[in-house]
Parts: sequence; C-alpha cells; structure tokens
Amino acid sequence: MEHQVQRLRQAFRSGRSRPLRFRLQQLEALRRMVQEREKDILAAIAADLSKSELNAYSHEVITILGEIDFMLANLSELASAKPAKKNLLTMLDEAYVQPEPLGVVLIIGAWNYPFVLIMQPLVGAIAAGNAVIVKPSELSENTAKILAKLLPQYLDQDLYAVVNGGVAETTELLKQRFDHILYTGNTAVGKIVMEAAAKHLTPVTLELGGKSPCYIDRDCDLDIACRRITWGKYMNCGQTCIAPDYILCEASLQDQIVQKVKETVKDFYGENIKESPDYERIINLRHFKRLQSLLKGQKIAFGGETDEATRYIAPTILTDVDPNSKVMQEEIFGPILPIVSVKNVDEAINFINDREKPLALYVFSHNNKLIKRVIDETSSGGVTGNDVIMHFTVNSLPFGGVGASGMGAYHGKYSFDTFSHQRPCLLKGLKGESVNKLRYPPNSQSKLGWAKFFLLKQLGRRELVIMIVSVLAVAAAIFVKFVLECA
Ligand SMILES: NC(=O)c1ccc[n+]([C@@H]2O[C@H](COP(=O)([O-])OP(=O)(O)OC[C@H]3O[C@@H](n4cnc5c(N)ncnc54)[C@H](O)[C@@H]3O)[C@@H](O)[C@H]2O)c1
Ligand SMILES: CCCCCCCCCCCCCCCC=O
Repeated sequence: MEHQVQRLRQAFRSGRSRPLRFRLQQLEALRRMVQEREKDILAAIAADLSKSELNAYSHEVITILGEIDFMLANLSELASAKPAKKNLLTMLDEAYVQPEPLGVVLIIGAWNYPFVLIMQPLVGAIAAGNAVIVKPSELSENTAKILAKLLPQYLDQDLYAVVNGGVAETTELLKQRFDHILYTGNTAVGKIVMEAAAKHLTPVTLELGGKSPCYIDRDCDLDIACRRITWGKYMNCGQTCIAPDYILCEASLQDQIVQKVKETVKDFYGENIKESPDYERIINLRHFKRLQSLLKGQKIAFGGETDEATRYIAPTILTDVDPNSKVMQEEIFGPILPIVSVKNVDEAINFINDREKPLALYVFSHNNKLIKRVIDETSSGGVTGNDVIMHFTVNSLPFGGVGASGMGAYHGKYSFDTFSHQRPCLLKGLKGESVNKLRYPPNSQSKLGWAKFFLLKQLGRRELVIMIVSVLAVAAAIFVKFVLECA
C-alpha cells in the first residue's frame, strides 16, 4: 500500500496531472470508458444489486455521463484564477484566488450505488488535478472488479489506481498519508476514517446516512405525493442514502396514504412484485436479517412478505409506529416505510429537531409558506419539496450531509472545490516603500492612524473614483502653480 501511494505521489509531484489539457484528456477517456464498456458496467451493477440493466443505466450511468459532461464544459472556468477584491494598501497589487490540486486523494465508496459513488467523486478529483486512489466497496464485488479492470485501461496508471479489498485492506490504506479522503458509507466507519485521517491532519469529506424524514401536509395532493414517495422509497429496494426513511403526518391521513402507496406499488411493479424487473433485492443476508428484525412487533399495513433464499422483502408500510421502537432508532435502508403520526407541522418540526440531523428532508404541501417554514426551522444535508431524491440529480446543488449525516459536499462545481485548495495569491511590486514604512517599526500613534485608514476604510467604486479624481486635481493644481510661477 505504502509503495502504491508513494508511486502516485511521485507521479503527482512530476506535475503531469496539473495541465488542463491533461485533465480534459483523462475525463474524455473516462467518458469513453463508460460508453465503450457500458454493457460490462451495467452487467456488473445488475449482478451486484439484482437490478435490471435499464435501471442500472438510469440510476447510475446517466449521472456519471452528466457529471463528466459538466466538468468538460466548465473546467477551464472552474480552474481559472479568480480576481479578489483589494484594500487601499494593496490597490496597486495583483490579488487573486488560484485553485490548486491537493495531491493524492483517497475515495472510498459504498455498495448501494457502487458505480456512482466511486465515479462521481473521481470525476471531481481528476478535474481538480489530483492523483487518486479509489476503494470500491467489497460488498458490490462485481462493480469493484470491473472498476479495477477498466479504469487502468483508460486512465493514466501512475496517477490513478484502484485498490480492492475489505476491512483489512481499507485499514491498511487508511494508515497512509493522503491529502484528502472522501468516504461514503455508514456513520460508525465514518468515525474510523476520520480518526485515521486525523493522524495525518488529512481533511475529510464524509458522505454518511441517517433517517431522512418526509412530512406530508394535510393540504396536499396525496395521489401525487404517494406516487413520488413510493418511487423514492422502494427504488433500489430502499437501499438509497436519501430515501424517505419514514413519514410524518396527521393521524387522519394515515389510511389514505397506505391505500395510495399500495395502489402505486401495484402500478409500478404489477401484481407479482417478485417478478418485476424493477424491484431489487437486499444486498446480503446480514442486512436481510436486520430488516426482518425491524418488522417484529409492528403493525404491518401493507407488504411484510420476506424470502430469505432470494433476500426479497416486499414493499412494506408500518402504521401507528411508536417513535421509540427499533425501526425508528436506526436508518432503515430497506423497503420498510413507517408512518408516525403527529398533530401538526409544529410537532413534525420538533420531532425532526429532537433527532440527529438527517441527510435529506422532504415536505409535501400545496402551501409553499409551510414548506419554507419547515426548511427554515430544521436542518438537513439537503431538501426536496414536493418530491424525493431529486435534489441529488441537480449538479449545481452541493450534495452532502450535516452533523451526523456527514460533512463536506460534492457534485459539479462542489466536487471541484472539494478536491482543490483555494490558494490566495497577492503579487506586489518592489516599489512603494514610503507606504510600507507605516508597518515597519518603530510604531507610533500617527502610523496607527494611517494603518486604520488604509486597512479599515471600506472604499466602494464611487469613493475610489472621487479619491483618484481628487489626487489628480491636487496634482494638476501643483503642476499649474509650478508652470505659472516659472512663466
Ligand atoms: N451520503 C451518501 O452519499 C451516501 C451514499 C450511499 C450510502 N450512504 C450511507 O452508507 C451506509 C451504507 O453503506 P455501508 O456503510 O453499509 O457500505 P459499505 O459496507 O460498502 O462500506 C463503505 C466502505 O467502507 C469500507 N469499510 C467498511 N468497514 C470498514 C472499516 N472497519 N474500516 C475501514 N473501512 C471500512 C468498506 O470497505 C466500503 O468501501 C448507509 O448509512 C447509507 O445511508 C451514504
Ligand atoms: C427519465 C428518468 C430519469 C430518472 C433519473 C433518476 C435518477 C435517480 C438517481 C438516484 C441516485 C441516488 C443515489 C443516491 C446515493 C446514495 O445512496
């Protein structure tokens, strides 16, 4: 491992990853890889998640093609130096912020969207000019294998590497010094990653999970709300970090919601859900058993069937759920949708604020003021109003958590920024020592007065013009006086 990181560091130090032309070439190669090897990639994702290739394409491949296209179109602007506002003391100097690559970065992915969660940060890290090691999840082993096979065929092998393996390999990897780590996965391992990173003072982006609430207001089109929630909850068999984890609503809405979700499930997946190519399976037996245990003692209003041999769990709704029950204590990450009743929106807001900050928050209402109020009075990684999941798809929005759901963000410009250092640069000339005397010892009251004037005075464009005109006027007056006196 140490040797591998060293090799990448050496390649990074050679400066090869920095020129924009090189970064663009690598991103184009990545796009070629996705297009030319689409079949292999889809087959791997499909095998890992019992997913149809059509769904693998729309859940994972579209996002990556969009992200690569965004970077190709915007890289030169993102990577350019941005002029910075100056003060009176530095008025004649050049001040700008120059994004620079961080160095060698590590990206650790999770199994539930195994392609996106490696590739999307990788696009940002390459665009920002870094060397990168990616560590796909061992639980989605087919995608891990295809990434290890394909990435070296298309990308510069000295700058970008894939390490595959489980806890032992990741633990070893985390002993190495990186310049940034982006980790996606559960909170417990997030803490392990952050602790390992702290030993080297390596900054981290932690893309974690949590229980994302979904509040349905009485003043709402329930048909539409339930259709959208059904899509987002049961997509990928509920194994989506931003799936609506549970519903909060007034008790009187509960039965209607159950009925409408039930009808939508039938529309989406047919009479025999097991036969539907659009309904996935639970990733492994451990998660299957964990999910089964969440059903114990609950009122199952719909679904609840399980089949261990195929790790099938039907789309399920639990009603009258006690907030203290197990299903409300951990992120569900499966196709189980509890409904917890609240008296009104105030109680919903308190319910959300009494718990860890979630990765996503959803509110359904005709009343925009109510939606804004819920946003203003709570906190979460991201929000979608009157829909679920969709904020993930907008790459002009930063994607990430807050508090227990993570730190930092990526996607689009935010990925570029995450993997860059915003380097402040001030370039001065070697003249102007008369002004500099103000900061050289010995200090005095008068120097302090001038320092205050130069550093604290906020001059807008108008004041600057007045000042320049005044200086010119004084100069002109001196000149005229001098010329007239000499004449
Ligand atoms: N915020 C997001 O974008 C996002 C996306 C997907 C999943 N998630 C969250 O991730 C969780 C599900 O993922 P998971 O954690 O089951 O995925 P996982 O089991 O695939 O683990 C994630 C990564 O951590 C590594 N890992 C596991 N144990 C480790 C250890 N002891 N030391 C070092 N590395 C270790 C794995 O090898 C893997 O690469 C959920 O909570 C979900 O909400 C978040
Ligand atoms: C025309 C149909 C297009 C549908 C696009 C929907 C894309 C959904 C992508 C969801 C990906 C969510 C990944 C979340 C990562 C966390 O688990």
